Amino acid sequence: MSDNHLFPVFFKVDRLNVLVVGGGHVGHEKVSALLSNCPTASLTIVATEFRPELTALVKDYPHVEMVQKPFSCGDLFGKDLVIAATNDHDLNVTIWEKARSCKVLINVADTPDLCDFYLGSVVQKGNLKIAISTNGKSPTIAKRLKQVLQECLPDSLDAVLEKLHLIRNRLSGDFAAKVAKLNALTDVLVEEETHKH
Ligand SMILES: C[C@@]1(CC(=O)O)C2=NC(=C\c3[nH]c(c(CCC(=O)O)c3CC(=O)O)Cc3[nH]c(c(CC(=O)O)c3CCC(=O)O)/C=C3\N/C(=C\2)[C@@H](CCC(=O)O)[C@]3(C)CC(=O)O)/[C@H]1CCC(=O)O
Ligand SMILES: NC(=O)c1ccc[n+]([C@@H]2O[C@H](COP(=O)([O-])OP(=O)(O)OC[C@H]3O[C@@H](n4cnc5c(N)ncnc54)[C@H](O)[C@@H]3O)[C@@H](O)[C@H]2O)c1
Repeated sequence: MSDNHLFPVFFKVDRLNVLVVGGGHVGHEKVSALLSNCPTASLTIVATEFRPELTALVKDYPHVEMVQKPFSCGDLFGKDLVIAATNDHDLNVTIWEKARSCKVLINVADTPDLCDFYLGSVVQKGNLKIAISTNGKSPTIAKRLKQVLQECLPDSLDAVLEKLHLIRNRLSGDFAAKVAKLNALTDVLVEEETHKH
């Protein structure tokens, strides 16, 4: 079995500046993914043409700027993350070269080998978020697994998280004592597993 060496992190995209180049199907998919995770994401979308569903989507988001023009290097200025999603492969490679020279992290939608990061398929239950990667092997399986988990994880999980958060804030004692108490309280969640060993 080959391993997945991607290191997952959760970005605060409302305090990073994200550039998406391309406003077609894929631009729309990536922008939807960003906004469904973070409605206040700070986004700039540069494209020569925008699909109507993308224009309709972003109109309710005040932190999204749409700029209708061909990509130019200056678009990278001040950006932290870039997604190159045009239908022009050579242009996507040029954007990658420029981003690399500016040390801006980039996702090139048509070339996994040029990506510094991949987008994941995301399960959301209130505060709980699970990101899935298939190492780029099958985004369709990532999507299906998301649907399965979204269905089978109970909505009440979020209430459990909120309760544990309250308890966490009320605990006194040193770090080790707090960890021990939180582990004891949640032991029931893995009880069967614990008893097996
Ligand atoms: C998870 C998700 C997140 C998101 O995009 O939000 C995502 N792709 C999704 C869907 C999807 N993408 C594609 C199909 C059609 C079926 C197929 O081709 O397989 C479907 C399925 C559908 O739409 O039903 C086509 C496709 N995708 C990539 C290429 C290029 C290539 O592989 O060369 C091509 C071929 C283009 C072509 O042939 O022209 C590449 C990538 N897609 C990734 C993520 C990264 C790897 C994630 C991982 O590790 O699994 C990676 C590497 C880079 C990136 O894009 O970040 C999202 C799930 C949405 C959800 O959760 O509902
Ligand atoms: N990673 C993924 O999830 C994924 C999924 C499907 C397809 N793809 C790949 O993504 C690419 C884009 O596909 P699409 O369906 O969105 O294409 P599309 O034709 O729907 O959209 C292309 C977009 O690129 C813009 N564009 C073209 N030249 C430009 C320029 N010089 N400056 C700025 N914008 C420019 C167009 O205006 C348009 O908005 C394809 O190469 C496809 O193979 C990736």
